[in-house]
Amino acid sequence: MSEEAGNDVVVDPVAGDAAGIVVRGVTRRFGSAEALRGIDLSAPYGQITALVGPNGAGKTTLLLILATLLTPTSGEVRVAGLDPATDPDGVRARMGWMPDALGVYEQLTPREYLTFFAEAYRIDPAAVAGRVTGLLARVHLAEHADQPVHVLSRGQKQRLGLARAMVHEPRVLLLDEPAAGLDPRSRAELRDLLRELAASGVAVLVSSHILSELEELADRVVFVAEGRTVEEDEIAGVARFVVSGWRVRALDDAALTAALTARGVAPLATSAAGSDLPPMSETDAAALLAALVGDDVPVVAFGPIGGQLEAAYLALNKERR
Ligand SMILES: Nc1ncnc2c1ncn2[C@@H]1O[C@H](COP(=O)(O)OP(=O)(O)OP(=O)(O)O)[C@@H](O)[C@H]1O
Repeated sequence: MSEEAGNDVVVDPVAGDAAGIVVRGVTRRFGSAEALRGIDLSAPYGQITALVGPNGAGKTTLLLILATLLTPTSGEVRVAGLDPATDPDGVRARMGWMPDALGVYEQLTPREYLTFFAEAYRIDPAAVAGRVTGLLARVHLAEHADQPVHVLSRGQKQRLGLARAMVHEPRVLLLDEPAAGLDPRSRAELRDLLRELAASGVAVLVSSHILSELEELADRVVFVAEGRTVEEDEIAGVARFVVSGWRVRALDDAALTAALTARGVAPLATSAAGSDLPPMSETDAAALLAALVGDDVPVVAFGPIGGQLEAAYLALNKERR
């Protein structure tokens, strides 16, 4: 992508070669502590990129840098084509930030709260009321629009935080643990909303510890540990990390056991969730599933234990020990 220091670099999301976020070799020290030691990542427009790593890996530090709230010690950062260190106002106009805790003015209502932020972003006054009403509906808070924020549940506050991050229609959206505190239905709604935003061309970067959810949500994943990028991949690419085995469940346990025994596959454990089989390649797993179905075993579920993203996470952490 072309970069001209201090200028509003025009990047064309439709061209597909420009990323909403580009981070190269970023470090950040706090005194003698090195929170970031060399982070590389890119988050393309139109896609959801997951930022995954253990506690203390540096995710929040990185998000704060992208959100213009911290400067890196060294390295290169571009958000919507701009450098957050030299053009924080330009970045803020194009970037929405949802921190892990909603700092709210508790006495305001959601409508007042969003109106306040819309005005702070200098949205055309004639458009503010309509924009706010539309956002409240989009995050399913219309019926709570005029109650004080302090009576909202944690999940409702999360959704208000997301609406705040979207109030100026940013092209880049940063979310730190957005699903924390959300019930399953709210998580599914959040997922749909983020997919819609990505489909409209927004570059979404989301950090979360809920790997099963990221697996369904994200297109790409960046693993970080100890302040460094350890892996950057398409979600489909993490399948190669499957290490913790496969779980199969059938309506007829006896038929499943007989078919597995006949094929020399011994379950490691069996529970109500299914039979846990040893690690095997995706090709071997596909062949085993086809064989079980061919044996008329009524299989209702077959997949990697804990999900592929979790397996990749555990494998990458094991490699580091
Ligand atoms: N202001 C600070 N002063 C000193 N050290 C800091 C500061 N902020 C972060 N750190 C250190 O930097 C490292 C990375 O912290 P960070 O909060 O970015 O990790 P994280 O990946 O977000 O962790 P978690 O998953 O637990 O939220 C940690 O070792 C942390 O102690």
